[in-house]
Order: sequence, then C-alpha cells, then structure tokens
Amino acid sequence: MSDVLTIAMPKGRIFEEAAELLRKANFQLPPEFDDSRKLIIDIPEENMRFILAKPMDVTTYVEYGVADLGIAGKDVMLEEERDVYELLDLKISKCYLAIAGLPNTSTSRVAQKVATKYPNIASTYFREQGEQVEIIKLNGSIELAPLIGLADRIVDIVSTGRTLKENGLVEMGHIGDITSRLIVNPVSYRLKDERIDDIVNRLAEVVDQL
Ligand SMILES: Nc1ncnc2c1ncn2[C@@H]1O[C@H](COP(=O)(O)OP(=O)(O)OP(=O)(O)O)[C@@H](O)[C@H]1O
Ligand SMILES: O=P(O)(O)OC[C@H]1O[C@H](OP(=O)(O)OP(=O)(O)O)[C@H](O)[C@@H]1O
Repeated sequence: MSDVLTIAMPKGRIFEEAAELLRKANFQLPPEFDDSRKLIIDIPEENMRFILAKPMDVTTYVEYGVADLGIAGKDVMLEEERDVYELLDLKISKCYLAIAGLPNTSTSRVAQKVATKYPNIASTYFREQGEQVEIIKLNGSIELAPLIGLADRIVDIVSTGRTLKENGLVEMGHIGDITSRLIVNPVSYRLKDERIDDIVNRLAEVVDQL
C-alpha cells in the first residue's frame, strides 16, 4: 500500500455531489462511504484512502501532505490561501460570496462593522475597495449579525437567496462565484503525477458532461 493515494473529502453539503461525481467517474466507492461515522475509508481496489474532513480544513490536510488530493470550495481556498495547486473545477456546490445588509444601509460611515465567516476574503475585498471596515469573525448564522446590530453588513455565501430573503436582507455587492475544486499537494503532484493525471482526466470527462 506504499503508493496509496489519499484524498481529503469535505463532509457536509459538498460530500454528496462529490461522491456522485467520483462514482460517475467509475471510482468503486462502497456503500459505507456515504453512510458511516468512519473518518478514514480505504478502498483497496482503487489503492485509495479517503479521509473525511471539515470543509474548511481540506486545504490544510493537503498543504501538509497528509492528503495528496482534496476537494475544497473555492471560498475555502481564497480564505485559507494554502500552498496547494488547483487541478480542476469540479463545477459542483455552486454558490457565490456576496455582501449583504438591511435595505438602506449606508456605506458612507467610516469603519463600518462587517460580520463574516471569511475574515481574509472580506478584508482583502474592502481594502481593494478603499473602504475601512472592522471585521467581526463569526462561525455561522451570519445573517443574524445585522438584524441584532452586531454588524452593518455581512460577507457570506448565497446559494438560493432564501436565507437573505427570509431575514429581510438585501445583496449589496458580489464578491465572486464559488464552486468546488480538485486540489493537490505540490510534492505529491511531482511524485505521483501519472496517477493524479489519470484521476483528473477521469473526473474532467464527467465534469464536461455536466
Ligand atoms: N448554501 C451554501 N452555504 C454554504 N456553503 C455552500 C453553500 N452551497 C455550497 N456551499 C459550499 O459548501 C461548503 C460548506 O459546506 P458546509 O456548509 O457543509 O460546511 P460548513 O460551512 O463548514 O458547515 P458547518 O460548519 O455547519 O459544519 C462551502 O465551503 C461552499 O464551498
Ligand atoms: O442562499 P441560501 O440557499 O439560503 O444559502 C445560504 C446560507 O447557507 C449557508 O449557511 P449554512 O446553512 O451553512 O449555515 P450556517 O449559517 O451555520 O453557516 C450560508 O452561510 C448562508 O447562510
């Protein structure tokens, strides 16, 4: 098993679409893959090991080389800025990063508060806009912040727009489109390039048909 290839899979909402993509590309994933609390799943037939990680941590496992490959949202890549290469846009888990707030929120006041799960993306964005803001890091339910006066605006993921709508918030800017990407550790790519290219080609064929 020395040349086993380790792939970091994000648990949560990306998992199902990623697993479907892998199966369409003919990776033989057992039923326990989707229905287990195990965090390490070996697939000897493919000489592969899958580790199941929090979506925000996938780039960390890949940067440190404990996973050769990983599937990560572009949002996580932008936020974490880890030393990994992006190999393929898997075009799954589509959403976008937006700025939002209550209607009629003024943007003129200096040092407005911005709540987000993505402090690096948010500070880069506002710096580029020449706006001075105070970033408040939250771990979820970001839309709550402007409703209770913790922040003036938020930077968060929008998918259907339902969460913004049901909380009376409006979009005030678009930061970027997000999909999940196949990423690789640079050293793994040098050492295992043939196997990795084969995986990329198998997945690319499926992605092209999406
Ligand atoms: N509506 C959405 N909201 C959040 N993330 C989405 C959405 N649609 C797609 N994504 C993608 O899914 C990833 C987040 O997945 P998920 O929500 O399972 O993890 P999480 O935010 O770490 O969740 P939790 O902390 O609640 O476990 C994001 O990095 C993004 O790329
Ligand atoms: O546009 P929508 O389809 O409504 O999706 C967007 C919402 O989904 C995510 O939250 P999530 O469900 O991950 O919960 P969280 O607030 O705990 O992060 C995101 O942070 C938004 O709140």
